[in-house]
Amino acid sequence: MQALTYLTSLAGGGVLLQSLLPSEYKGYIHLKLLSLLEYVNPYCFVRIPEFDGTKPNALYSEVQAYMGTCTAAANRINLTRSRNGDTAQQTIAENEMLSVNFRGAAMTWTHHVSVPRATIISWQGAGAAQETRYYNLRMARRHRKLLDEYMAHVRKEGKVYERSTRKLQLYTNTSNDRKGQRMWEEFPFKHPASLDTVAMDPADMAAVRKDLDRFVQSAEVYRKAGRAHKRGYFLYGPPGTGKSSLVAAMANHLNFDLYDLELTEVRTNAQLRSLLVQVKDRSILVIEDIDCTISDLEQRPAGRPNRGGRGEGRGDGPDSMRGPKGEDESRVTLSGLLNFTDGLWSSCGSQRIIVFTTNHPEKLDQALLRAGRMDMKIHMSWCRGPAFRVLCRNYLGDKVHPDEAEIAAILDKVDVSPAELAGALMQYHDDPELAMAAVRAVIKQQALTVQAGSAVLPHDSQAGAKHDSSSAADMMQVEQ
Ligand SMILES: Nc1ncnc2c1ncn2[C@@H]1O[C@H](COP(=O)(O)OP(=O)(O)OP(=O)(O)O)[C@@H](O)[C@H]1O
Ligand SMILES: [Mg+2]
Repeated sequence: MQALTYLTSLAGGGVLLQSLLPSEYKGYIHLKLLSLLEYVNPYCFVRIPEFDGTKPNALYSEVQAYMGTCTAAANRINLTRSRNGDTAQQTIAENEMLSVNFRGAAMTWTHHVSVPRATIISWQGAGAAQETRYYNLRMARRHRKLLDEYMAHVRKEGKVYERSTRKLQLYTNTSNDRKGQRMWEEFPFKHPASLDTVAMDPADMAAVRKDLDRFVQSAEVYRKAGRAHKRGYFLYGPPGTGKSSLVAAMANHLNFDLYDLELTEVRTNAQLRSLLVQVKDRSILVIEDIDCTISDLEQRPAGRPNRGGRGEGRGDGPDSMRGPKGEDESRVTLSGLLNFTDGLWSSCGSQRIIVFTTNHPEKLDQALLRAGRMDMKIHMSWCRGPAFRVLCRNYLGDKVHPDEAEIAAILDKVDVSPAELAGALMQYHDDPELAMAAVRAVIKQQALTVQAGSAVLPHDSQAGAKHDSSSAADMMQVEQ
């Protein structure tokens, strides 16, 4: 060991050596000493720095998460909890060492944090900008062949640990950075919706569930087929039918973060691009009310954030922002958006889901919906019998109320949104009798409204009416 220390000091270039030798020999001797040192050293070392140049090193975060699974072997650990997290995350403390066994090989990790001696005063705080962090893995040279397999194991275990302790985030593009560019702002995502609580046709829900599960399990299939690992969902239907609730339920089901893109807040295709490249893997990007958004973008003068003027305004000038294909880059365009949904950019990252929602699918540019762009189109419709059962279960519990079957039959004839029924059930969730009466009142009100509307409409416009709402209104026995 002493010999090793001696050689190390020599390899580092002792002062004596430095001063005596001509410079052309110094490098040569240094290399020779290093190779001698390597020869006697039984270990190899792998360094995983926090930054790769100026970019964060994703492997560093994965190792950090993996450390949480082996802290039992450490004497000093760090405990952290995110703002909305219920569980604390563990990792080894700075400059702590731990050793784990992998296939009979000892893997020794050290978390190095070095602060420079000369403390630099910066606006971020003393020395903050200069701190270097890295993980160091030491393993016996003879086990070197296990490295790839071990690192794959580290990444996998790290991801599992991170998912088990981390809570979901909701990102929205409403904040600006210092240059006035739109950035994602992060919020804790705590929506309680699940695929079991969203009321919709059971067959449709089963198809959505199967599609989502198959998507996350098919990374290898996508890779072999040469396809980007992404999926597009198009949710359409009247207001209050559960489109946003379904998006939240999808995020919860997959444990994916949600990016709520407010397109009208984005000024240019270039800004859109910079926002979208920041979207992390295993996430859902949702653009709500896509029909309104696109018509807003089309009517917007170049470079303006939106018609209401919520954003900062000034464009960057059509000439400076003209895209490579002569496309007007000074504004966000549908083709700019589609470039991300199925162009080259879409292949950046994996396990990405994009969701568009709309109340008016008929108003949309068909380019958005063409085959292959949106993989699954889901119609969120008025609340029918089976969906009503889900709502009753959500608010009143598993016990089936005697009136449910009759109300379910009526709902097959009257178009009422799940949101309206959910409102009534919520109000009387502790009294099923009152809840059923409130539901009947909502349905009757809806039937009467439709009936009144039909009376003032000419015959032609009634031709498309799907249900006979007047008779439905008569069927309702409402206790006022
Ligand atoms: N299918 C549903 N299942 C369960 N709850 C629902 C459903 N639809 C609506 N709700 C209830 O109504 C509220 C509003 O629904 P949601 O925002 O999901 O509707 P939406 O279709 O997105 O409406 P909009 O088109 O106006 O955006 C939800 O918070 C939820 O309580
Ligand atoms: Mg919505």
